[in-house]
Amino acid sequence: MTVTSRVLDVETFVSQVFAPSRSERLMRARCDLRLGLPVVLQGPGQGSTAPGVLVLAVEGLSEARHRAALQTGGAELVLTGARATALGLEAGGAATVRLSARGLSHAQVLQLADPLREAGMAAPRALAMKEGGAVQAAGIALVKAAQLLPALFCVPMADAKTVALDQGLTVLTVEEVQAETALLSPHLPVSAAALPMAVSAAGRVHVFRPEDGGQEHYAIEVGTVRRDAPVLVRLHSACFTGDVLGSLKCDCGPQLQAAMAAMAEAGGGVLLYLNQEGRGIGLANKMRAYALQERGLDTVEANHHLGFEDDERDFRIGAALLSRLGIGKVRLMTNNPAKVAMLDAHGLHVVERVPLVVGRTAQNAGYLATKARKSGHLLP
Ligand SMILES: Nc1nc2c(ncn2[C@@H]2O[C@H](COP(=O)(O)OP(=O)(O)OP(=O)(O)O)[C@@H](O)[C@H]2O)c(=O)[nH]1
Ligand SMILES: [Zn+2]
Repeated sequence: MTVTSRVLDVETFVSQVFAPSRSERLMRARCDLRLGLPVVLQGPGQGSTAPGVLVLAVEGLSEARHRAALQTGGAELVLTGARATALGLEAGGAATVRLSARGLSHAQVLQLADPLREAGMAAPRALAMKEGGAVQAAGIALVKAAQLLPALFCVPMADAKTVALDQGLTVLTVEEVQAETALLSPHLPVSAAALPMAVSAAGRVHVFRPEDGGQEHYAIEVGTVRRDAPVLVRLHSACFTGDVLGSLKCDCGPQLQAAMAAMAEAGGGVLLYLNQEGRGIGLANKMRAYALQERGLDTVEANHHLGFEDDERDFRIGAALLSRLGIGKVRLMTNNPAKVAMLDAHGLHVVERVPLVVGRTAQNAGYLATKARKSGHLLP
């Protein structure tokens, strides 16, 4: 008797430890949405017995799943307020809006979500629209974190949790999504090694990995970093097109090179290379934004037409990595006052903002002017 109950206790303990944590289920949800699988979201304040909503990303929504969702009768399309406004709908400042999906074909749903597919679409003004709530906001936060277009197909279901259990779907409560989004996952050092570089034979690369399985980020020591004096620092957001391809559409590549050269010249500095491509929307969405820019939109308008904010980056990551590296006082190379404000707000002392104005081209003049006019960049 005693032996049996001990065995059961151990089994229970082991199975509980193996169960995915909240942040692990969130990462699963992001992967599921990228695969085109539904995730079940349970409404706020109603506990685990609350009726759930099956949430699917519109990007990757299969015709079969679209058809099945419509059969339930209550399916809705959820867009951000920015996307609804770009479509000419009166969103009235709402963060998210809900449209009945009844009668919307699969092609129409994709067109409403994606401005690059809009051509030939009938004016959507007639669509009845409601303001979204906490469930819709949580779903949009998940698809944004999955770097998909910010648009959802939602299917309210009384027995969503049972369906989820039967079919092996991921279940999250809205509170869990909110808590996880508010929290910055700890970034742990994974590996580091010396790296001689063209600008400096002395250098070291550190790789950091967030505990929630998200994007890894890199810290590069250029030269010898002395922590007893303010450190020359650059927080650089990844720009595949500028950093690797030498794009003339932005100033990222020359900024990266100039920052590293200045660090070598000063004897030492730290470059944080943050994988926040396209101001946090990912490369696929950035290329969508570029395609919209070919049609005449500026960099901010293009983000809005896709349904994003101007800037979706989480600047807290930079502060967290600098603290982990034991750096407290910085001379920050940037033209973006939001980066200075964020470091200040997270306990770092920015003793000086070092302007980084390089790489102007005929092709990026409009982009830089928009950043100065709309995003507060300090450009002479
Ligand atoms: N969405 C979007 N992202 C862009 C566009 N052009 C460049 N980017 C991204 O913008 C970011 C620029 O990053 P940074 O140079 O570190 O930041 P910044 O806000 O310009 O500030 P500083 O360079 O420090 O003055 C990178 O993630 C680029 O990939 C664009 O037209 N649309
Ligand atoms: Zn760039």
